[in-house]
Amino acid sequence: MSAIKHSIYLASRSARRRELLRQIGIRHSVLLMRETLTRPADIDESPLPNEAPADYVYRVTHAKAEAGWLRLGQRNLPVKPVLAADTVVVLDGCILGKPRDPQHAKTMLGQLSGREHQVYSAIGLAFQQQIRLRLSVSMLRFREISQQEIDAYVAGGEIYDKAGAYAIQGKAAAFIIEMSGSYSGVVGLPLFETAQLLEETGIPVFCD
Ligand SMILES: Cc1cn([C@H]2C[C@H](O)[C@@H](COP(=O)(O)OP(=O)(O)OP(=O)(O)O)O2)c(=O)[nH]c1=O
Repeated sequence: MSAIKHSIYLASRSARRRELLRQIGIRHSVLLMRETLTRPADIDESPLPNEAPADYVYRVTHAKAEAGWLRLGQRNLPVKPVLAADTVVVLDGCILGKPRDPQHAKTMLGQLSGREHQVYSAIGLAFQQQIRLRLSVSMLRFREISQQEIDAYVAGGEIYDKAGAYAIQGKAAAFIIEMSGSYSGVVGLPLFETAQLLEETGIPVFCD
């Protein structure tokens, strides 16, 4: 069956997730979830007390995928699988989400300096009353970063909308001594796991 016949919705505002999905040739349209006026599908992304990182990303991803699926019905859109994802940085078991402001970003980068941390990226695919979830966990080690470098990095503007206040796909690559796991997972959409979920749902990544 031709790939043209298969397409999905991506329930995400992230241009990077769109780009990653394009990389493996998956036709998709973006399902915008967070209208500024009504915000009906807005999801509470605050971690619960003592919530483990894996539980957190699974919970938020499930909520994003479910909200996307419900949105199809509300808008009478054609039924297709809905893909959603969530990414956090984890340092000493604590979740670092997106920085609130430049000062918060500086604090996060200071905490990551010279240390090892993990990036947890969950994905969820909602289709026909079922939401399948997968998790990718990567390990990264940063070199020591001076205060001057942190200030310059934050002023460069890459921090916004990035878990842990850094972008591996940007200048922060120069901080990373080593990494194991999934590069695409760190950027926000683990492609190995995404391809697995799609194939399980009948959407082949490799086809004639
Ligand atoms: C660590 C890291 C994170 N990130 C990004 C991936 C995610 O988009 C973002 C974490 O925020 P998320 O809440 O996972 O996603 P989002 O709000 O950007 O988009 P959505 O609409 O799908 O909820 O951080 C990078 O781009 N590069 C990195 O190196």
